[in-house]
Amino acid sequence: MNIEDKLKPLREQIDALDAQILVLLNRRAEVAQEVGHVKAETNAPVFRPEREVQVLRKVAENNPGPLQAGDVQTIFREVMSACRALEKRVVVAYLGPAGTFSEQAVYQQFGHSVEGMACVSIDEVFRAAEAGTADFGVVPIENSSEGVINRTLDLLLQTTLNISGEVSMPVHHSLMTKNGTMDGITRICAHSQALAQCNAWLNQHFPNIERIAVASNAEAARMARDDASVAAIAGEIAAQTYDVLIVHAHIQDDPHNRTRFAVIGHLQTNPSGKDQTSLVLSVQNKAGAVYKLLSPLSTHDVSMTRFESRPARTGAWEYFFYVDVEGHEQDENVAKALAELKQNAAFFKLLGSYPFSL
Ligand SMILES: O=C(O)C(=O)C[C@]1(C(=O)O)C=C[C@@H](O)C=C1
Repeated sequence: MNIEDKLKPLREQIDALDAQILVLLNRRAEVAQEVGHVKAETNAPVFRPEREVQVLRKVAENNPGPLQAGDVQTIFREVMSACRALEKRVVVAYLGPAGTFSEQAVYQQFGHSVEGMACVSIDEVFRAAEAGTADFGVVPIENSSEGVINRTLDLLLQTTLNISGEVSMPVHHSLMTKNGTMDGITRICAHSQALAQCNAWLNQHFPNIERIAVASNAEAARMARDDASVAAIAGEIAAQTYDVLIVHAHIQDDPHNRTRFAVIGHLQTNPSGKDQTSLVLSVQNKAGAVYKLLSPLSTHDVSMTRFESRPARTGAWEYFFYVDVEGHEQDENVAKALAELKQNAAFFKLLGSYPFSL
């Protein structure tokens, strides 16, 4: 038997299964449309991050294989995204231009059936979500190699928005050029953070090529497309968006480099069963004050997962503390701890409770 004869019956099986999957997908979509009608009656929110994360956790748990759990989640994320778009196409603002890791984070959270709105700055993302031009915003909050994104932390302090979700994403940088080689390259362009994250690799491989910091990695990829003497450092999505070729993939010094993004919006996310809560606090500048301030967490058995301080810029050595704790503000122990924290603190702002990133 030749190969085509062997493949034929197997492909017929795949065709029959695809036909069944198609019917089931559309049945699911019809139910989602009904959900949409129910929600429309009371103007209830269409995007429900806690429900989506529960669906994704369940498919990973129930997955019999041989498909990988992560791949099954990717497929179901897109299925939910398409179903959600039948209810309403959600608009999400992000730090542009197209091709940045922020855009990738939007798709990781919302799937591809979403309308991305590229903004010129983090401030603009907050404004779009506050004004309702976008339903949500996605902003970088922290990078595992470079630390926190100060502008995001400052804006979280002032905004009326909540953190409705988070996305934690591996950040892999690639070196890319117009024709896929380093011949004739005189400049390597990237955002300053990307240059910093690839510093040792660049020193080893291209110590003599000038490095230039530009507004974003996507901007660098666009420059590489238009100028054969420029190489860019950016993510793979930028290479696709700007039609340039990858010369070296995964050149970041830390192979575990990750960025955490916050999903900001007017939505207060319900408990999903595995959540965290973010808040900002400050205390009077006195010995032992921070220790005392945080004591309600241990009293009520609430684990702190993150503690970050930022100068309050009053000139008096005062600080804002950005604290993440495990649990949802509606959980009894978390609610009690938060109430006591609020009493002790000179400043207290709840940023939101939301599911841990998958
Ligand atoms: O369960 C809902 O509330 C739905 O709208 C359905 C659905 C889904 O496709 O499963 C779609 C959008 C929501 O964000 C959550 C889930």
